[in-house]
Amino acid sequence: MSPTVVYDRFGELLAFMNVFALLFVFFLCLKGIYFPSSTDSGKTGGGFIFDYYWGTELYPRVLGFDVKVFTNCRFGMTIWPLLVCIYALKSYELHGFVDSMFVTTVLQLAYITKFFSWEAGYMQTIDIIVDRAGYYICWGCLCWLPALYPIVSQYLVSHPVRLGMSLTSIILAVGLASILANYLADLQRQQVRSADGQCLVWGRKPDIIRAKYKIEGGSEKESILLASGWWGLSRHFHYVPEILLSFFWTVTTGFENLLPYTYVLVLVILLVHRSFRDENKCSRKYGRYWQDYCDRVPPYLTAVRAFTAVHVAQT
Ligand SMILES: NC(=O)C1=CN([C@@H]2O[C@H](COP(=O)(O)OP(=O)(O)OC[C@H]3O[C@@H](n4cnc5c(N)ncnc54)[C@H](OP(=O)(O)O)[C@@H]3O)[C@@H](O)[C@H]2O)C=CC1
Ligand SMILES: CC(C)CCC[C@@H](C)[C@H]1CC[C@H]2C3=CC=C4C[C@@H](O)CC[C@]4(C)[C@H]3CC[C@]12C
Repeated sequence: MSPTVVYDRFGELLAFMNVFALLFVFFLCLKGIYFPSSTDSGKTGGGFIFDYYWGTELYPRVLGFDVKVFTNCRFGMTIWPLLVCIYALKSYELHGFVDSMFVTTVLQLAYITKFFSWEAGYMQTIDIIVDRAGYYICWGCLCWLPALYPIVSQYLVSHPVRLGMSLTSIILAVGLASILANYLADLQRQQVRSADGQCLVWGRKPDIIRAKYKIEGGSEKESILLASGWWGLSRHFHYVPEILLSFFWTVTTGFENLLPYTYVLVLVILLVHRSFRDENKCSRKYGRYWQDYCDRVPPYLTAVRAFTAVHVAQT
C-alpha cells in the first residue's frame, strides 16, 4: 500500500483523531483531578468546560510518558513532516516534479529540522511551563496541527503551480534566510544565558539585565534578559521572521485562493495573542526588571511601525 493513502483518506483519519483526542482530553481532565502526577494539578475553578479546555494538570504522565512532550513534539511535530513528505509524494505521482511543491517542502522541512535542533529551548516556553494539558494544547497538537500546519502542501497536490526558475530561487532564498533569522534569535538568547553573559553578541559585549525573581517557597533566583542583538531590535522580534517564513512557503500557491493562507493568518493571531500572554508572564515574574527591559526595547509592532516610517520617509 502506498503511503499516499493518507492523502486520499485524510478526512477519515482526522475524524478518528478527533474522536480519540476529545476522549483523551476528557481522560486527562479526570486524571488531573483524581490521580495527578505532579503538584500543579486540580480544578481551575472555572467550571467543567474551562477545566476541559485548559486542563487540570501541568505535567501529566501516562504509562511513563510525559503527555505534553508526546503530543507536542513526538506526535504533532513528527506527523507534520510526515504529511509534508506524503503530500509531496502524492503530487509527484500525479504531476511529476512541481517546483512550488519542491519549495514549500524544503522550507517546511528546514523549519521542522530547526525546531528539533532547538527542542531543549522549547521546553522553557509557555506551552510547556504555563499551559496545562487540556483541549487547547493536546487537541491542538493531535488534530489542529496536522490539519492546519501542512495545509499548503495538501493544497498544492490538487492545485499545482509552476513558478519557474527565478521565483523558485528567490522564494527559497528568502524563506531559508527567514528560518535562519528565527533560529539565530532563539539560539542567541540560549547562548547568552548559558555563558552567563560572558560572550559576544553581534561582535559586542551583550547588553543584559540580571533580573531577579522569586520561586515557590520564596527563595530568590536570577536570570538574564538580553537587550541587544535580535532581542534588542524589539520584544519578540523572532516572531517577525516566523511569520515571514510561513508566508514564503505559502506564497508558492499564488494568490488565487485564500485557503492555503489560513495557516499564516492564524499564526499572526496566535503570535500577537502569545506576545501579550508572554509579556504578562514576564511582568509578573520579573516585575521592575521587566519594566527596565520594556523601557529599553520597544514592542515589535512599534518596531515594525518605526521601520515602515523610516522607509516611507526615505521614498
Ligand atoms: N509556528 C507556530 O505555531 C509557533 C512558533 N513559535 C516559535 O517558537 C519559538 C519559541 O517562541 P515562544 O514559545 O513564543 O517563546 P519565546 O522564545 O518568545 O520565549 C519567551 C520567553 O523567553 C524569555 N525571554 C523573553 N524576553 C527575553 C529576553 N529579552 N532575553 C532573554 N529571555 C527572554 C522569557 O522566559 P524566561 O521565563 O525564561 O525569562 C519568556 O517567557 C520561536 O521561534 C517562535 O517563533 C511560537 C509560537 C507558535
Ligand atoms: C486549539 C487551537 C485553537 C490552538 C492550538 C494551539 C497549539 C496547537 C499551538 C499553540 C502554540 C503552537 C506552537 C508553539 C511553538 C512551536 C515551536 C515551533 O518552532 C514549532 C511549532 C510549535 C511547536 C507550535 C506547535 C503548535 C502549538 C503548540
